[in-house]
Amino acid sequence: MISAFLASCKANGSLRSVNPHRQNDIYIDYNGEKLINLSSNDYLNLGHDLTIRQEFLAFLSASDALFSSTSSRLLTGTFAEHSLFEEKASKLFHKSCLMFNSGFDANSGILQVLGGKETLFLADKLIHASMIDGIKGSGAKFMRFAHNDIEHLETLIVKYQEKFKEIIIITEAVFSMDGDFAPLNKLVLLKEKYPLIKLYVDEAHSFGVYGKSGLGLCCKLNILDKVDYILCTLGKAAGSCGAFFLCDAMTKEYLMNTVRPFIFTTSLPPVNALHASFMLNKLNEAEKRRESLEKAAGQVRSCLKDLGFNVISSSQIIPIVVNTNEAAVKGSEFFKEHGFFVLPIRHPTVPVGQARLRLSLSAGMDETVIEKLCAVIEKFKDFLEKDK
Ligand SMILES: Cc1ncc(COP(=O)(O)O)c(C=O)c1O
Repeated sequence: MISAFLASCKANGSLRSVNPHRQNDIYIDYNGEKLINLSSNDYLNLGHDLTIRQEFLAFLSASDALFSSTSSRLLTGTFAEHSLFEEKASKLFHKSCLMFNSGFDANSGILQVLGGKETLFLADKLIHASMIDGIKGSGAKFMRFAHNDIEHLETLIVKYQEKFKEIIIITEAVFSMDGDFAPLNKLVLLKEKYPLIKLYVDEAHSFGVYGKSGLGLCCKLNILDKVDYILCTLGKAAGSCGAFFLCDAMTKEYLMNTVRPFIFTTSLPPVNALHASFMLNKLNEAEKRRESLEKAAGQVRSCLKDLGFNVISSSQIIPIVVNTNEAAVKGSEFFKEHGFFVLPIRHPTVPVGQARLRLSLSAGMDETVIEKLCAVIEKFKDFLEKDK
């Protein structure tokens, strides 16, 4: 079974591997070459900023935060650093906050217990694997609506509302592979129209990047109080690690008593919880970085549009869909030869026939880098034409 699986991946160009690379600022060392990294989620360049790293080390040396918690949160693994983070985030969002070791743990564990027999989960077709695993593990009824299609979603609500006590709608605020926004305002309107609806929004790719202090897209749209459940990850724009979930106080208590990846795991090391709090402050001070990122992303999207590419993104995640796995691998090589590190994103991460190069921009990419990138995209267009 294992060898057949590997052979089939090799045959269809989808075999993946892990490679260690040194990274610094917007650069990555690749086989001895210094390339501009377009495959990181360090959107604000906070995670790879060595000055911030030094600042944190000085802050850390004045603290007694330990490097391991050696226990689960419910035993002796809750330290002052975890509580400090949760209190800070709770004050910012005006919701109860529960910290997790990762976004994957949070989504998969929470959704496994958030619904029961009387719940219907309605999930956007493109939500992340962590949420799908959670919903599937819950045993609750689950359907998917066409991507960002409010009409399709409402048809399902109307059809099933009599049969269920609650409907939990699940979406990402900024979609990780397409870089487009969920129609969050319209989802709030649906919730107001159908009181059995609850909204679950994953802000993995928008936390840090949008809204006041980088609190995310729900904050930017001023709908924080209308959204029941919000998941933010700390390992992307925040440049730290872990994740946190925002909900009401009763739900938090319920989750602490039921979520398996919260209960049955060693908690994040206190130094990481301290770092996460430290990075919340950095996000608050990162307004200029958010502005630069938005400007750079706008320039790259315009460049693609002008060249006739179909641009689905509205954010800093900008995919160039090239369809086949082979084309994505070739495209990735092309960008490497021209100084940019862009990994191919292939099936099964994206649907068959939608393999792509996913450009993840960073606030550290200045005007010169963005101009160089646009020039390479133009050459890439010719390369695609010739390769047809
Ligand atoms: C939309 C989305 N949610 C959740 C996760 C998981 O977050 P983490 O990397 O913290 O496990 C990811 C990871 O890429 C993601 O893209």
